Amino acid sequence: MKRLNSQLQEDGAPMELILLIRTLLAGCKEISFRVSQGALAGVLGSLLSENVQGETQKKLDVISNQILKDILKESGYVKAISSEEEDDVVGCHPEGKYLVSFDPLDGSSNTDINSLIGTIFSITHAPQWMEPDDPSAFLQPGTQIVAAGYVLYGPSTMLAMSTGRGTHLYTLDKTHGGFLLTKPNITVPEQTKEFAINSSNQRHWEEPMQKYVTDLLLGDEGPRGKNFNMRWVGAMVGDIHRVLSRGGIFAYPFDQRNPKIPGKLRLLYEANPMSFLIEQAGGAASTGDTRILEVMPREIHQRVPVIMGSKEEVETCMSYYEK
Ligand SMILES: O=P(O)(O)OC[C@H]1O[C@](O)(COP(=O)(O)O)[C@@H](O)[C@@H]1O
Ligand SMILES: [Mg+2]
Ligand SMILES: [Mg+2]
Repeated sequence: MKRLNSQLQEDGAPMELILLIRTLLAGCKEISFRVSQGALAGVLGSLLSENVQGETQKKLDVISNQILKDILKESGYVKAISSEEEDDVVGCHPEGKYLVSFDPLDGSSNTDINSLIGTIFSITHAPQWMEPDDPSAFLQPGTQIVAAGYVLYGPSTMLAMSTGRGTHLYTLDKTHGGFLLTKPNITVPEQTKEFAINSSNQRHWEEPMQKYVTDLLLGDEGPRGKNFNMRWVGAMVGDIHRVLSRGGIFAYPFDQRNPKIPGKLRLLYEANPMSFLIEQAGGAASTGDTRILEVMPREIHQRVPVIMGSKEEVETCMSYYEK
């Protein structure tokens, strides 16, 4: 089976980017081990602290964040980091060529129930002009991403990654420690019968989303003329892995509870990297009124509504917004 390195070289990734990705994945392998130790290592449960998002931090959120920060800082490839768990940008190496944004542990509410969690990351070029701790350098649209992916800490530890030449799935060979290519050039089926949304928020959605989901639930007795299935993992990384693997539509839409926070998911750490992977696999990713990868970030912790997955199903969902 092909090793990660050779696929990255085949896809034309420059050597320094390959070395950065290998460094980042070494951090993810350490996270995978800590996660698998669970209660044995006393890493479960919450801390008293809150992150900049106003969310109570899990011990594993902070541990994962520290592992990635340390390994990337000392690599020399990274000029600065932005993290879901860091209030501000973390300056690294003044000569670093890349910026890395990450959600160190996605699916935090799953950590204490031994359910799917993962790490999501995206990499862009570091502008020459930037000072290492200058947040404005991160305010680039997702179209500027040079590499993005996630590591899913599940029954097997899997990596989904793209450097702009298709989305490939790799499986961690825990006997030798390498990520081996197990599904090259994955494609998201254009149609689907499966949707993922947290329906408990239904009363807070905008009317087009309420109508779209109502019609999904009506199945073959309604205007869609076919039955649908529903899944909700509680971790974006798990839901998107399913969508990449067999199709589907995933949505965390605009929520009227707090118009200042247009959605729960973060543009830099979740929406952009996942949109990059989905689009590279032939899917679509929208905020409900614009392509996610074209959103110009205003600040590093910006949140956006997210609707992504099977191209035709996303288009059908968008058609409800145009009515
Ligand atoms: O608990 P809810 O409201 O269903 O939200 C689940 C969503 O929240 C998240 O867990 C947010 O990510 P974090 O766990 O990294 O904060 C997503 O992974 C997931 O899709
Ligand atoms: Mg997350
Ligand atoms: Mg997180």
